[in-house]
Amino acid sequence: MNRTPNIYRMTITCPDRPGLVAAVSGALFAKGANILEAQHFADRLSGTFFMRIEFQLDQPRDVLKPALDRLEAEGMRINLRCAGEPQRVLLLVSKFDHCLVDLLYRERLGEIDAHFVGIVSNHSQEVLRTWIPEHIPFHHLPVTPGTKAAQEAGIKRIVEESGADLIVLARYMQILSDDLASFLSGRCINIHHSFLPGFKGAKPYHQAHARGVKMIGATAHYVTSDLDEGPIIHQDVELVTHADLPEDMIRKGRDVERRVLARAVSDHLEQRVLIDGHRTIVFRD
Ligand SMILES: Nc1nc2c(c(=O)[nH]1)N[C@@H](CN(C=O)c1ccc(C(=O)N[C@@H](CCC(=O)O)C(=O)O)cc1)CN2
Repeated sequence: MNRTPNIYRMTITCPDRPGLVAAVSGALFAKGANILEAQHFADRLSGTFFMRIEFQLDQPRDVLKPALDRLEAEGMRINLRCAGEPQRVLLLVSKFDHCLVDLLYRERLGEIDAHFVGIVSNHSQEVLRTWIPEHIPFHHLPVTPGTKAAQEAGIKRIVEESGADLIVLARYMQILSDDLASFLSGRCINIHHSFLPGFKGAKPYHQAHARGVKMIGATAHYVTSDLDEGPIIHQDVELVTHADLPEDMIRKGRDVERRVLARAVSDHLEQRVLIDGHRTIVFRD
């Protein structure tokens, strides 16, 4: 993971046309940037071009502004971030903490480049019983059907006050309203404990057991107002047998959920994921 201050990541999205790669790489070369990694893809069905570039620039980033302004004037949507500035991440959880703890541990190991700015749960820390580092604020926001609007207003306030760049639903088991889902559009990742589109909803392992599947899985996706329908970022599976009861599937599923969410969050934070309508483009390293 590259945390050095003079490394930048840039993503570009625009209508596809000839000469885009040359235009972008030429603009960077002209300002003395050295491209370290570059990937691009043209979606022929949507006619959209996607590109990710990681480059080194041993000058202040402002030297790029005139060139990038010209590219944006030509219709490019550009997202430029310094790899040395970790993104601010807010974590939401309900009762099951395995994904939350996994992300905290991977960050401590330096596997995930994030600055965790808070943890929100609809259950108390006593119920969650998770060890939470002192430097990360814990917010207990209980919710009932009657208090959902007020509770969600509290979530919005914490997102704004913490300056969160990314919100992760690390087994947060409340359906977000259309308003909150729209407010978090493109910056909220959920881990669903099934291999979507199979077994949507709150109890996928029981559905899987009843169906007699031989594989279970997990899906990390961006959150939209349509439950479990958001653009998929990463998925993985695990074999199960006739002997596995729902509780065995829940146990085996924890490992899949942990690794799928960690991979999706890491790829998002490294700007490797671009949204293409209801789908994603993922530029893996
Ligand atoms: N707008 C969205 N909100 C949420 C999504 C989403 O895709 N869009 N994903 C869920 C997570 N999830 C499955 O991955 C999920 C969570 C909760 C439920 C559900 O039916 N919840 C019940 C309450 C359950 C409880 O209190 O234990 C409910 O909210 O009425 C289904 C799927 C997170 N939110």
